Amino acid sequence: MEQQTIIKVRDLSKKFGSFEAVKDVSFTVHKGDVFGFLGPNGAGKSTTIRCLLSLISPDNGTIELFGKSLHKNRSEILANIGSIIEKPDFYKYLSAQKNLEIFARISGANVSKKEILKMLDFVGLGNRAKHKVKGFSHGMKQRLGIAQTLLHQPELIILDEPTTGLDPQGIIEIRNLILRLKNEQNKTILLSSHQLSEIELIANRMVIINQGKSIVEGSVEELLNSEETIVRVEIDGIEPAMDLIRSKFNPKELTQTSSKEAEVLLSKSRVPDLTKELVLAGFTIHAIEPKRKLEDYFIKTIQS
Ligand SMILES: Nc1ncnc2c1ncn2[C@@H]1O[C@H](COP(=O)(O)OP(=O)(O)OP(=O)(O)O)[C@@H](O)[C@H]1O
Repeated sequence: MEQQTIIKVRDLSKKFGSFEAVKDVSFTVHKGDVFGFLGPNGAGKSTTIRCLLSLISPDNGTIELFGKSLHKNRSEILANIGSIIEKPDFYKYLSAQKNLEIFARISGANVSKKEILKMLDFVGLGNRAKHKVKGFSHGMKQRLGIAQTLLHQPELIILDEPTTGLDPQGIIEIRNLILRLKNEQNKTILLSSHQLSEIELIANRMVIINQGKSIVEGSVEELLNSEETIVRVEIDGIEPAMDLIRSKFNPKELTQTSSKEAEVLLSKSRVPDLTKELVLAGFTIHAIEPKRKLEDYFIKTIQS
C-alpha cells in the first residue's frame, strides 16, 4: 500500500532582509511518522515550522499538507494541525481543566468535559485536573500544552524543541507521550530538536538541516545502521598506513585528520580485515574506531 504523504516541502526558502534563514529545504513526512527535524541552533528549524503553520510566508518553494497546497487551503489545513512552537501559555490562576475548556471554546472545538478529562488523563495530568497551572512544573505545562494541541483532534502534531529546558524525568515523560500519540492516537508528528540522541530514540524518519539547508533525509534506522561506516584510525606513521589502506581496500573516502589520525569510509564487514592488515604490517595502532555515519554527518554539520 502506498504511504500517504502528510507534509511535502520542496525547495523552501525564506530570507530575513538579506539573510537566508532557509535555503531550498525539502523533505517528506508520511502518515504515522514520528519525523525528526534535526539541526543545530539557528539551522532554520523554527523558520521552516513557522512557514508550515502559515505564520510567515516563504519567499520560494512549495508546501503541501495532507496532499493540498497550503497556500490555497490554509484554514482547512491549519484546522488539522496541533502545534507547540514556543512555551505554551496558560491562565496560571485557573485549573488545567478550566484552561483546556477555555482553549476549546476559543478554537471552536466541541469538546465535552469528559473528553477534556480524558485528554488530561492521557497526558498524565488526570489527578491534577482541578489544580491551578501556577503550581505546575515546566514538564507538566509542556504536557498540558500537548493536551491543548489535541483539543480539535488534529491529524498532525508539530512540536518545536518540546524537551528544551526540561529535567531528565520531564524529557522521558514527553518522549513517551510522543510515542503514545503515534501508537495510541494514530497521530503523525513532526518534532524538531538539536539533539541526535533525542531524535534517535523516538523518530522513525528524519531530515538533518544546517545553515538553512537540508543535508540528509531518510529512515533513522537506515541512516544509523548504514552498511558503510567511517573508521577513525590512530596510528604511528599515519601516511604509510594510509598508503596501505589505499592499496588494499581502495576506500571511497580516506582523509588524514591529524598527524596521527585518518578517517576511512568502509563497509562494516571490512573493519576486521582493516585491523588485521594494519597489525600484520607492523604498525603501532592506538585506535581503530568505527563511528556511525549519522553521528559523523551531524557533527560535521554542527562544526561547519
Ligand atoms: N524574524 C527574524 N528576523 C531576522 N532573522 C531571523 C528571524 N527569525 C529567525 N532569524 C534567523 O534565522 C536563522 C534561523 O533561525 P531559526 O529560529 O529558524 O533556527 P532554529 O534551527 O529553529 O534554531 P533555534 O533552535 O536556535 O531556534 C537564525 O540565524 C536566526 O537568527
